[in-house]
Amino acid sequence: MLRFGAVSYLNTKPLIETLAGHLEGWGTLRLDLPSRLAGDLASGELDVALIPSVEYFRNQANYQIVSTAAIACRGPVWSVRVLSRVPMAEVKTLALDEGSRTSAAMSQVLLSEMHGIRPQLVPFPIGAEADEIEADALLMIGDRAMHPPRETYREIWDLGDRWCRWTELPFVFAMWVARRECLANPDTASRIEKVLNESRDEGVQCFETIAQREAAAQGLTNEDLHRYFAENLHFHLGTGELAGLDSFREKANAIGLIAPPKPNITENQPSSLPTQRPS
Ligand SMILES: C=C(O[C@@H]1C=C(C(=O)O)C=C[C@H]1O)C(=O)O
Repeated sequence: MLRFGAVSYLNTKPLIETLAGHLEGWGTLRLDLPSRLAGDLASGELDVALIPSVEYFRNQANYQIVSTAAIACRGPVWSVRVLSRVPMAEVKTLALDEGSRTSAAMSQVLLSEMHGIRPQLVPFPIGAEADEIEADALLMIGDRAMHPPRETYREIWDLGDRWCRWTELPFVFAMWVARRECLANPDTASRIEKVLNESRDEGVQCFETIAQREAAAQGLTNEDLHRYFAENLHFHLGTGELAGLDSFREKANAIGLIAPPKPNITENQPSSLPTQRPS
């Protein structure tokens, strides 16, 4: 059996509405936070997962994108926000939602490019409330980011909106990625692709049904949730989304968020070694 993992937030419901049915007899499906899915795909506990896009960049030698189904946006996304207690240009500490990997990187890219700042990072644990966290600004993603904040903030960024206006490109938060060894058999590879694409194509026909079923439990109206699926989110990796991914990779890499930092060769060396090479 192939082990599939998908994001447990509302944003993923249209991608998985019919997936379990398609997987019957050959795959299992587990729902979890994006950061945990990334860890479990990297460790081999999952074979195929909807992982944060930045994690694909970080582990590309072992990974392959297996579907055009994705969690993306072409403007305001609603569920990914930076809430700041000070003007954004003055943020010195940023609390990162522990469920996130991509928005964690994207918020740092935007703060660096737009304001030239690299705040100190602190965790924003899943079970914590924003008002318990001491930080100038907080990154919040997923269902909990969709509710009006309890505190009054100085500035609130919708990161989808900020990215799309800054780069004039779409943004891809997560995509379906498989470990390369699971794709050795071409039949398996094409079955995975077919099932994930079909599930998305079926799911995007069901916004109404999903909204009616899920909205109340999340404290949202059916109309709001329907609008989130239909207008904020975008579920297809097209050429614009691929260009957005390239730009994100470049920008995140430029500030050291993708490649592991190169060791400083003069560090940890015997003190008798010269630190400067003879000319
Ligand atoms: C739009 C969203 O995209 C998500 C953001 C992710 C991240 O920041 O790593 C990962 C997966 C997506 O679920 C959201 O969570 O609201």
